[in-house]
Amino acid sequence: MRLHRNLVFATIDALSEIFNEGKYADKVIQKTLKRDKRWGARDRSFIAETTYDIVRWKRLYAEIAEVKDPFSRENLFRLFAVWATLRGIDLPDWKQIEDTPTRRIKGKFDALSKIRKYKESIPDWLDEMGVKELGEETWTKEIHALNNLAPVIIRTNTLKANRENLQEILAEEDIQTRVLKDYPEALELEERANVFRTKAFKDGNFEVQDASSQLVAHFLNVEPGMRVVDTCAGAGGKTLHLAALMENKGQIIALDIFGNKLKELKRRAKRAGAHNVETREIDTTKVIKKLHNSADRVLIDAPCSGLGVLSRNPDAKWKLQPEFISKIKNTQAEILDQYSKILKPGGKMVYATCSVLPSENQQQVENFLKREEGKDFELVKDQKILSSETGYDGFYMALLQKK
Ligand SMILES: C[S@@+](CC[C@H](N)C(=O)[O-])C[C@H]1O[C@@H](n2cnc3c(N)ncnc32)[C@H](O)[C@@H]1O
Repeated sequence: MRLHRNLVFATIDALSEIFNEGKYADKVIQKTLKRDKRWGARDRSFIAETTYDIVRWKRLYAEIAEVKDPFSRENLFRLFAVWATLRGIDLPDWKQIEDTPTRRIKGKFDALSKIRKYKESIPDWLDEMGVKELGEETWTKEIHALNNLAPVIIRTNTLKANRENLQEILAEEDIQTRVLKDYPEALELEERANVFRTKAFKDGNFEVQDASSQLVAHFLNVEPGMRVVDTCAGAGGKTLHLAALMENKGQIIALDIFGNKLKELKRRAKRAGAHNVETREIDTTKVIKKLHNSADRVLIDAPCSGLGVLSRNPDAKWKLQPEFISKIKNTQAEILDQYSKILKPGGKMVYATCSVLPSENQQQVENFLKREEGKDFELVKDQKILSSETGYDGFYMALLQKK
C-alpha cells in the first residue's frame, strides 16, 4: 500500500479532534470525509478505517510510541507510524515520520501483547471492572471480541419489503449480502459499503441495525392491535421494528427525555411507512403518570454503559468513566421502578441494554423483583448475548410479566 500525504494528513487532523478536543469519532469522520470531493471510495475508507483503528488501539500504540495525551501533532504522527509499521506498510520519507524505529516498534508490540490491558488497549479501571463482573476467562474473550470491526447488518422493513426481495434489489446496486438464519429480518453485508446512498434505503426498505439489537422487539412478543409503550425510544431503532411486527396496527407511544431524538424518530418513521407511532417527550413526571396501567407491552431499552457495542464505538473506551457507569445504574433502577407502572396487569415488559456487565443486566432485574415496585412482576426468561459467542453486539434482554 502506498500512503498518500493528503489522506494521512486528514487522518491526523481527525485524530487531533477526537483525542484532544473530545469530539465523537463518527461525527469527526463524517465531517472529514466531506473535505475533498475528489476522494473516491478507497480514499474515504482509508481515512475512516485508519482513524477508527488508531482510536481503537490508542493505549497500545501510545505505549509503543512512548507518547502521552494530549497528543501534539508530532506525537499523532508517531501513533500513525506505529499503525503503519504494524501493518507492514512501507513508510515514505516524510519528515514527520523519519527515523521511525521499525524494529523497536515490533519488539514492543510483542512484549505488550502479553498484558491484556495493553493488548486489548483499554483503561486500567475497565479491565479491573470487566474481570470483577465477568471473571478472567470470559472477560478476556469478550474484550477481544469487542475490538473486532463490527459487520454491517441491516434489518428488512417488513412493512415495505421482504428479505429475499431486498437482497436482490441490493445486489442490483452491487451490494452483496447474506441471510442470517436465526435473525428473521437480518442481512449481513459481504463487504462494507455505504448503504445509506442506496435507493432501497431512501425508499425505507431497511434500517441499519445490529443483529443482537434485532432480537429485542421479537422478545417483547407484540401483536397487531396492541398498545405498546417504548419508554427509551431514542431515534427509534426498536420502535420501527415494533411497528413492523405489529403490521402498523394498534398504537406505539415512543418516549424519551430528548425531544431532538424523537424528532429524528418521526423522520425515520415516515420513511419506513410506520403510521402507528406517536412520540412524547418526558419533560415532567406527568407524562409517565398519565400512562400508568395502560399498556399491553412496555419496552425499556435502558441507557447503559454501551460496553456491548464497543466494536462500533471504539472511542467510548476513552470517553467512558467508572463514575458514569455508577450513575447510569441508578438511572436504570429508577427507570425500572417508574416505567414498569405503565404496564397493565397481565402485560409483558422487556428490559434491555447493550451492555455485557451483569450489574447493569440480570442484577438490575433481580433487584427490581425484590423491591416494592417489582412485587407484582415475574421473570419469564432472559438472554445474555456476548459478542465473543455470536460475533455481534453484546446485549441483554429480560422478559417480565405483571401478575
Ligand atoms: C439505548 S438508548 C435507546 C436506543 C433506541 N431504543 C433504539 O433502539 O434506537 C437509551 C435511550 O434512553 C434515553 N434516556 C435516558 N434517560 C432516560 C430517562 N430517564 N427516561 C427515558 N429515556 C431516557 C436516552 O436519551 C436514549 O435515547
